[in-house]
Amino acid sequence: MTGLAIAVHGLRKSYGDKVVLDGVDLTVPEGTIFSLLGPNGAGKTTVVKILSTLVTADAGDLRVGGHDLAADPQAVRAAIGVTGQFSAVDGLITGEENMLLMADLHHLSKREGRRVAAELLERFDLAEAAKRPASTYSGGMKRRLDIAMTLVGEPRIIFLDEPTTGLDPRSRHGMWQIIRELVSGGVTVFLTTQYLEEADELADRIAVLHDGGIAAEGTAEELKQIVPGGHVRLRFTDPAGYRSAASALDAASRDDESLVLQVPSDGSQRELRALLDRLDSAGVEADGLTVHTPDLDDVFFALTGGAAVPAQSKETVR
Ligand SMILES: Nc1ncnc2c1ncn2[C@@H]1O[C@H](COP(=O)(O)OP(=O)(O)OP(=O)(O)O)[C@@H](O)[C@H]1O
Repeated sequence: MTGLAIAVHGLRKSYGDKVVLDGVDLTVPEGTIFSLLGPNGAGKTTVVKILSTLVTADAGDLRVGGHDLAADPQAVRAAIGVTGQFSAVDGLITGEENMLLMADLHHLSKREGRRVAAELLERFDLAEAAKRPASTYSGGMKRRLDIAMTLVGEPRIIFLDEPTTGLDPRSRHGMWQIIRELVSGGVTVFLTTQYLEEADELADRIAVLHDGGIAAEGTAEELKQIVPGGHVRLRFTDPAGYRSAASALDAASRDDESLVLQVPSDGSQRELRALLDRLDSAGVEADGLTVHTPDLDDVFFALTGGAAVPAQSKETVR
């Protein structure tokens, strides 16, 4: 391998007249979590389907697990696992039977299959429910079973297409924990998600897919720096101190009633120090200081022109 689990260059895909992917480039280093974000219909699932060999690309130099996708799809298939919107779980049979079926598909011996199934069911907290039909499982349990089934084949790269959509917050956090554990074991995770918070929480790098291409790519922190809107809020209780600070910080927007000043800032140590130095020179001390940085929602809206995105709105306060 090259150190890159996934390398995509010039990926194109159209359905009829509709161009979905118009020259997508992305690389994912081994052992990292990469998250692909985009508004509904941007083509995230199409990227996952192409990279997992379910759909063929129209063009592009695509390598997954070091294998050329066009020349050796079999080798790609052997290196990857896919879970998500198209779950492999069969509701009519038990969790354990689903696991054993997977072990059969991977040509494990009966004994080895039982061992691996028991181990994974235990690891994903499904041992107690193992003898029950999967149709009786909660949404979170089904997702866990789905991932456990994927792991039977010991994939080095896992595609998770919206793994937590529809899960309650507790199950979502449980899934995040599972994803982190996978990566600490050396697996590479390619994640699509509708939840910007999820990408922020998990991903080493994030790419925003828009209008057929990657509109921006970077760490969550890097992406947040592309959009304006970061500021420092200073709260005062003493009106005289408030007025001195307001005149010392000329760029501040002011709320004279609640004695709050707002100063544009990227939240960096350098800018904060400069701000505090100016307050010191003016001989005033704020009673409260909070740094507000743009969150991924702001980034998303800025990059995709306000396209509809079902993200939770949340203010990042440090
Ligand atoms: N088999 C197909 N035939 C025709 N059009 C398709 C097909 N599959 C996807 N599309 C279209 O391609 C576009 C991208 O779809 P895709 O499912 O990849 O988007 P997505 O970003 O995953 O969206 P979502 O967040 O809603 O799941 C959509 O406009 C969709 O209608």
